[in-house]
Amino acid sequence: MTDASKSLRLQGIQRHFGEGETRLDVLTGVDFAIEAGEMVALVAPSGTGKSTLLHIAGLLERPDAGEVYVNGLACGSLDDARRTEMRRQSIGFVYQFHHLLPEFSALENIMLPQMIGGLHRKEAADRARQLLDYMRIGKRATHRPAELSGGEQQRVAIARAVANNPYVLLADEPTGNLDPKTSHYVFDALTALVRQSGVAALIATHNHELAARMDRVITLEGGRVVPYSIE
Ligand SMILES: Nc1ncnc2c1ncn2[C@@H]1O[C@H](COP(=O)(O)OP(=O)(O)OP(=O)(O)O)[C@@H](O)[C@H]1O
Repeated sequence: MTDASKSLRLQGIQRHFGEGETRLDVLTGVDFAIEAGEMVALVAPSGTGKSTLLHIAGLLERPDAGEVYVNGLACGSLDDARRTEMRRQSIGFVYQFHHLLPEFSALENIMLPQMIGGLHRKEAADRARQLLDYMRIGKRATHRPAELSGGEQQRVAIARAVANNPYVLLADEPTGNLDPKTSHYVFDALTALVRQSGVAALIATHNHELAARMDRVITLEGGRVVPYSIE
């Protein structure tokens, strides 16, 4: 397997904002790769470019230079429609605040991306039920987000993110708004899903305890990705 065929690979990524005196070079040459089933923590101070990096890795933004490979496919030359398609099929997102659709049940929230992807209702429901059981919230399937606890909502959001069997999972502070005990519980569920599904996971977090439990920790220094060691 060549490096480029790893589930997620970023090569020579550069991104700046502004021009002239206000120019800010946020990413100056980001290189790294994540293998299938690997969990990598991104720990970096505020303002160093984590969101910019996640947006580029998630094909939400284009870099000024460099290439993003998702499962070996170079995404830079794809047109916007094809990038949207790749995002929907191949990349899952988990945010600090769950962004579940309030008028739909937990089950429906997980079914929707699958049905948009072309799966029939019954198959989508079966997969959603399996994921809810896996996250140990099967009994909450018919509840709407407002009727679920923060930890339960976040587990639904994680299940939704992996529902389409993506190659890549990107998470931005997925346990950021949870108490320590719940955040460990949600993190355990996330870890189990990554291992089971073989998705390549990049998880931005300020929580060093959780970061230390991942396979690898990276940070951003001067716009580049470097290894980070947690004391
Ligand atoms: N669209 C934009 N226009 C101008 N500057 C931007 C834009 N987006 C981000 N920046 C700047 O780029 C830098 C990196 O932003 P980014 O959001 O990636 O940081 P971050 O590490 O995710 O921060 P936080 O942890 O606070 O969310 C910041 O200084 C930010 O102000």
